[in-house]
Amino acid sequence: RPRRPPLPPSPPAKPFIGHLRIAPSSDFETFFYKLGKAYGPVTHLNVLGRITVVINNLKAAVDLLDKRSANYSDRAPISVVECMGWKNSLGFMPYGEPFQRHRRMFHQYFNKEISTTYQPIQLREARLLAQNLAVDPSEREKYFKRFSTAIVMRITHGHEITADDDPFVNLVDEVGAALTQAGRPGATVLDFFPFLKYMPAWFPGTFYARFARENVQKVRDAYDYPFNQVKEQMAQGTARPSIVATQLEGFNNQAADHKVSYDLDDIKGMAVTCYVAGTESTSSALSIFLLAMVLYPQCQLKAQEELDAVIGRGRLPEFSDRASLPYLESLLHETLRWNHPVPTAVPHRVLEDDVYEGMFIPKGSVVVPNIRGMTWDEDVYADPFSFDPTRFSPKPIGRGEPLPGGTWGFGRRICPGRYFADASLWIAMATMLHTLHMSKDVDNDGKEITPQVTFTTSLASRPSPFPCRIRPRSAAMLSLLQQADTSDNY
Ligand code: HEM
Repeated sequence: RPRRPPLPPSPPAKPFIGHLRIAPSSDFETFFYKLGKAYGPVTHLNVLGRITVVINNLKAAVDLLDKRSANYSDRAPISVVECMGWKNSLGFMPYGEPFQRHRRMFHQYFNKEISTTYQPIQLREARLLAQNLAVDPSEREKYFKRFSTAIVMRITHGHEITADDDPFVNLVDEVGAALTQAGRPGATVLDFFPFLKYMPAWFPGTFYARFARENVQKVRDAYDYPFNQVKEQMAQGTARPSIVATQLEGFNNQAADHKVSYDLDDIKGMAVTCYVAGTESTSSALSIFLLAMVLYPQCQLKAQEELDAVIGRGRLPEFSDRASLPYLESLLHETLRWNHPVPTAVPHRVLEDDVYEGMFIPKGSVVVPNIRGMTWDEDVYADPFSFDPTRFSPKPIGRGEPLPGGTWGFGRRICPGRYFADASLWIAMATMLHTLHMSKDVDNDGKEITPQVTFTTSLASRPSPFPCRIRPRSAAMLSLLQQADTSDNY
């Protein structure tokens, strides 16, 4: 038999446990980034015989995950998530027919063209966000979350958030928090030793199984409660247009024709997936944007000068202004490059043995496209840790560096919400920049406090709490903002 090529490079491993001792429990993106620096753009880790391949440069990610997508689009099962009762959720689905069905459903509602029809909702919520930030900046994280959740809920269930203690928001928050604590895909003790699921709580190593059982009800509520509300509203004739309402109508028509291509669990699963995939990622990106604006006031000023020149100070930004604001466009790209909100993306899994540039990638390996490593690649980006939107401008104005690739993932798993998410980010950034001044806070002696660039990573990565000041750019801008039309005209 021909000799098998070697696995990709890796740090020294111990017998049997492999790299178990060096695998971190948090801040994976930095660990993976350093791994790439030390051992090359494609490396591997072996934990108890399970292989994880870590990719830190864009070329290798494109070669494997885009060009060989049919082989690299599986997902590793996450035992904790399954035990919690997650089902029919695209992000976790293995490659196969249900995956394709759900991709089609996402495409139907979030393709490039349809995504533009959601702009009235995004515009309205961006204005509400800026209004809230102008009045009560101390609650900014809450408002970022509310912005991203409100948009998704309006589209998926026709639900409008009007109060702070909205039951939908609380549900999403709770299941989101449970998911973030569920461990790495395919890498918790439960994935290695599935029998632990059946052991009593006192048995050593059963933490994840117990945790999963404790969250079953929350997950069930997140699937059922919003769905049942729409069903009831449809029966009463009060339902607003929404994805769930359209899907339910389609299902009822199909059932009448005996041609059912999706069922009620598919509808519920898709809606819940929109929340978990779309809210934390978007609000984290806005938090990262705020941190960049506080640390790089010259970039903020340049964007505001561009907005003033194109829009003037007599009105607020609209989507139709986008093509006329190239600096703002670069600023959005630079936000995703500087510190990506989903820095390790979602790991893929390889279906069949493969060989890449003389390295063997065994069937079943988990493949992590470490976006952090790609956007901080010093061979591509000079001074990658500093925030500089002009890096993408052609020379001699800028450095002529490429826009970051892979920020929405890869191949057949690429983020299906990318057009919609990009529009949410753009209108929120444009509105905040046009109406607000974001700056460093000062201490008791009047000295500016420079925030640290540190992150908390769960499913998404967001800046650790940092001090800053947010004020309206002027009294006139505040009144423009407060008089803005924020009626729900979707
Ligand atoms: C700033 C916001 C967002 C960012 C940065 C982002 C980024 C990503 C990334 C990197 C992936 C992994 C792709 C891969 O596996 O290669 C992903 C997957 C996914 N995203 Fe997004 N996303 C965002 C917002 C959204 C929104 C708003 C939605 C839905 C409305 C959404 C739905 C999904 C879904 C369903 C998946 C899983 C796809 C699959 O497994 O086939 N995302 N996203």
